[in-house]
Amino acid sequence: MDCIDDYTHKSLNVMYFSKCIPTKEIQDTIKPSNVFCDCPGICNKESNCSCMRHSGTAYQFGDINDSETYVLSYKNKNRPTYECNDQCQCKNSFCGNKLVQCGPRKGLKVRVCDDERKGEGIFTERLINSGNFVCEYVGEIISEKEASTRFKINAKHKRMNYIFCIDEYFGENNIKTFIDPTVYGNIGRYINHSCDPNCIMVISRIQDNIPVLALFASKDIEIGQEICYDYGIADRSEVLKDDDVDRTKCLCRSSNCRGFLPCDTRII
Ligand SMILES: C[S@@+](CC[C@H](N)C(=O)[O-])C[C@H]1O[C@@H](n2cnc3c(N)ncnc32)[C@H](O)[C@@H]1O
Repeated sequence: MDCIDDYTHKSLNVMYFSKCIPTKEIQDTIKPSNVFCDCPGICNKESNCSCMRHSGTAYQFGDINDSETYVLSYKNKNRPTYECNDQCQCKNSFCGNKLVQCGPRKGLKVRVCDDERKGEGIFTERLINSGNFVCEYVGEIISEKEASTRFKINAKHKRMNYIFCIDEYFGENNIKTFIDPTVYGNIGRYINHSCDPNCIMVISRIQDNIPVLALFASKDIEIGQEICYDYGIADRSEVLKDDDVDRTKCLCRSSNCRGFLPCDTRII
């Protein structure tokens, strides 16, 4: 299934990639997904689609061929989303269980925020309904050591941080995946933080064992509004004291603003 993504970055220092690129040390850990289906056509309960059975979510849609009509619904919040992939019988068609792999939503615009100290952000030119897919968070997949090094260099030079840590538990095993779109990334790298967000990040698995980070609207988003999610996890975000000089002042302007950007202690 082709991903349709025709955005380009304005900055010549950033290269557009529509899918994550693992660095060399990560490449050896990639295994093709062991979840795939043999549904003859549309994947649903009747076809007993094994991808859908594994998935913690399901997509509801108005038109199966129009990814913009898809809406996410949860079956089990503790499980990732498993989309049908290239190993499935349905690989070349819209089957009702492919969305994140189809590329970002249309009508997303990157521009400098009203408060220029925030830098650029993503704004929507079309109404987005709660549950609609917005875009993937694409970047380099790097090791924990590399993430920590890059994070410290960014902090030292007071540069913006783009590194995102996905923290997953498989029984006793804790696996962390680090995505860095600083230099190689898609439109997702421009999404700012808000303490009163309109989107959430959902972990999705598609072609292999590397998690894909997908942004979905958690409420209806009106034309002209900024797309944002909460960079923190509530119980981790207040780890550092408010008067810590190294923390970035939050400019989200929401009534419940916590004052500072959440500090991801999993990267430090
Ligand atoms: C992933 S980048 C977001 C895109 C960035 N604004 C740009 O111009 O490329 C994250 C950085 O944006 C800035 N940022 C994001 N949300 C912010 C907020 N609510 N208040 C202040 N700065 C914010 C911070 O500098 C943060 O390190």
